[in-house]
Amino acid sequence: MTAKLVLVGCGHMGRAMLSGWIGSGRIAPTEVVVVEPNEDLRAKAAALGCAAVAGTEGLPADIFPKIVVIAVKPQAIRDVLAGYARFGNGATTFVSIAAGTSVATFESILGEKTPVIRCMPNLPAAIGKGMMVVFANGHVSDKARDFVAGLLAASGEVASVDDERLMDAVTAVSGSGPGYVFHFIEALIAAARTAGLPAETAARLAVQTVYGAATMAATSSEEPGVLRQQVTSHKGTTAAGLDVLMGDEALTRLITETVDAARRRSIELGS
Ligand SMILES: NC(=O)C1=CN([C@@H]2O[C@H](COP(=O)(O)OP(=O)(O)OC[C@H]3O[C@@H](n4cnc5c(N)ncnc54)[C@H](O)[C@@H]3O)[C@@H](O)[C@H]2O)C=CC1
Ligand SMILES: O=C(O)[C@@H]1CCC=N1
Repeated sequence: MTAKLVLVGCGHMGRAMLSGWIGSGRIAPTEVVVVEPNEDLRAKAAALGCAAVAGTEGLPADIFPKIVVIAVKPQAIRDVLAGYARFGNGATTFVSIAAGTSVATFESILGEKTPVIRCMPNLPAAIGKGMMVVFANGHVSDKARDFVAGLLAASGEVASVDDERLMDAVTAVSGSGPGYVFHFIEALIAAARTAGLPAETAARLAVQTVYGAATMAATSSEEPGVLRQQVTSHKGTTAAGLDVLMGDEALTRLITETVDAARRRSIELGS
């Protein structure tokens, strides 16, 4: 069977990436088989034009995929992987987006010569604005690495690390990061409401402000600290607000604790 790619798990992140790959034309839907036990999610994969099956028993007996993408929860990985051991130690490259789960875990279940790429994406991949960070073991061929990098580029920016241990920090910063930013938006909306703005206006102002500031930080040649200073008039309103946020490094300390808690959880999930 000619399927190039098997996607195992078509939940939030799996689907976000799949729609980018197909939308960009980097892979044809007919080259993808999705394995997903949830019927509604299988229907969404089918709507993208992909074959969708409920479990490994639904895969064609003669399938020999180039890539198997594992997009299930880390807690399920060990059980799920066993079903794909027949593709291990060979020409199939496994790509895992699971938090914490090490390359060694994949090698121990699939065979120590299995090509494995760990990738930490983030949810904005759904709109082509993701941040994907990869780490590959020594069995991944240049051809497979290039193919996967091309696919990932459809979902946003791609970076790599040479030291697998850094994947826990990556997970805590860019993997979980959209969650922190969404919460910041929630907090700004709540504060806007407290300050008297109607709900719709509060949401509009908060979202557009974060969008505009993030876009400016991404496109400007100035550091974020310089941009912050450009907003801050001497003895003005921003200075009064930042006195609260930056006093005693309040936000920096909170974010450092936040990232550290997420990094430690990533390590726990991998053990
Ligand atoms: N949600 C996010 O923002 C990010 C998630 N990740 C990683 O992506 C992975 C998936 O996370 P989400 O998409 O958020 O979870 P999710 O729960 O939305 O998706 C997981 C999917 O796996 C399916 N599944 C369960 N058992 C299966 C099996 N035996 N075979 C095939 N599919 C099976 C579930 O039905 C579900 O649809 C996790 O390992 C997570 O660490 C990584 C970066 C960001
Ligand atoms: O919360 C999680 O564990 C996953 C990994 C990074 C984002 N979501």
